[in-house]
Amino acid sequence: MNLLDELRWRGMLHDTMPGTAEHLAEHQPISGYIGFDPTAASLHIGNLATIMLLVHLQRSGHRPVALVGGATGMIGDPSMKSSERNLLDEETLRINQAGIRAQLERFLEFNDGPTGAVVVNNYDWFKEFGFLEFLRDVGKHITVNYMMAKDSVKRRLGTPEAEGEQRAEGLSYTEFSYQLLQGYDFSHLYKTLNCTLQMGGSDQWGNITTGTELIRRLDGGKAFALTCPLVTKADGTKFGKSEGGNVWLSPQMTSPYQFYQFWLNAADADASRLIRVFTLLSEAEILDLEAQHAPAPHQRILQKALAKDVTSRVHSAEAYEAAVAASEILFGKGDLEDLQRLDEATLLDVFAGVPRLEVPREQAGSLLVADLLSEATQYQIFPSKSEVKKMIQGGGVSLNRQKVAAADQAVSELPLLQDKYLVAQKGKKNYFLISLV
Ligand SMILES: N[C@@H](Cc1ccc(O)cc1)C(=O)O
Repeated sequence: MNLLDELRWRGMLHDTMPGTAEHLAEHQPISGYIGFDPTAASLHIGNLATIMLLVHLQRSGHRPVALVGGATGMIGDPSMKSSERNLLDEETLRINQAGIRAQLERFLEFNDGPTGAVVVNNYDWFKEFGFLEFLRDVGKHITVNYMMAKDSVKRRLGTPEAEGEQRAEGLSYTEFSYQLLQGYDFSHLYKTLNCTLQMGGSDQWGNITTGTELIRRLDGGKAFALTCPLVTKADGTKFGKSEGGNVWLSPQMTSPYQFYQFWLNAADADASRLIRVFTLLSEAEILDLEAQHAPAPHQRILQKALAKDVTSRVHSAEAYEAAVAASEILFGKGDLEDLQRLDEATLLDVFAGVPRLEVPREQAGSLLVADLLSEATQYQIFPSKSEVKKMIQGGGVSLNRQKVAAADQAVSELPLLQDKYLVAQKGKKNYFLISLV
């Protein structure tokens, strides 16, 4: 299937520049690029939607070029942002760009053929570009009037006399110049890699068209553009955030377990759109899943397929299996060994919603199980020490998934998780996490 048709049925096509479809059809392969600024150490799932554009470009027989914005990241894109951002220091930028480059490489295929992916960094061509040279060779071709007319900067320019929401924050000369840098990138890639297409989220349209304009003026060439819609949620809240903030692609910043849970918890109203954008499942496969999902939404068939596909691709098949196993622990599955397999971050994620009790290590060492558990009265899980004893005798208490046999067992004899934690369970569903501090 050609790229535009593929993107269209997936709901991933927002805007295309006239002539883009013909250009893609006539020239096989073309090179198309998307830029990613190193504003954080990792990309997040908002970026994943645009990464998928590159993946589809490659699958439809073209060459994907991923650009790491080592230079543009030093400036900060004002597109659709309501306020001026702080500059990142160079050390942070260099760390971030290495991380992002490695992530981008995971999603694309590299080979010597005509569709093999390319990764570039715009710092490489900007680092030696002098200011005067830039003003004379690039800035001279674009009017301020043209730059100010972009939706992406308009809201920051606003009218200074306006009040409240309408009041413009203003825009530094630095951020205002951003579109020229991105525009120049496109013209540079046009010249050096014969790159004739730039893609991105719909907020990038203004910057992309500055590029096609520069290509026309500087190189007398013609280049094309396509954007995808920003992913939204049916309930109007921002897509891509969980309680802990952004959902990152780095397993150090968002554990594969949390990542998996994020997709699993997608609303029914969003799942159909998300599975089209974030997985490579075919239309027939998705329609089939939807048909299974509709009569039994509580089984979350769509969400499970979505979570499986995305977690396996972003992390790995093993990470996906581990996330499923961890998810089942709260539903009563798994034994001591399964608990021991969880790394500390995942253990804390799994039991994130569970009451937490901190007990000084020296004190715990001399306690009996019944004493330790009666410490938990503040959570009113065990109303009294005698209640603890009674429940233990009835076989209703377990620690780290092992039934507590006797109330006078010494805490020091219990196996700790990560040398620090005990998962206590009263009956089937009441958990709490004891950590020795
Ligand atoms: N401006 C883009 C990133 C980008 C940077 C340089 C480019 O040449 C292209 C795109 C963004 O913020 O998402």
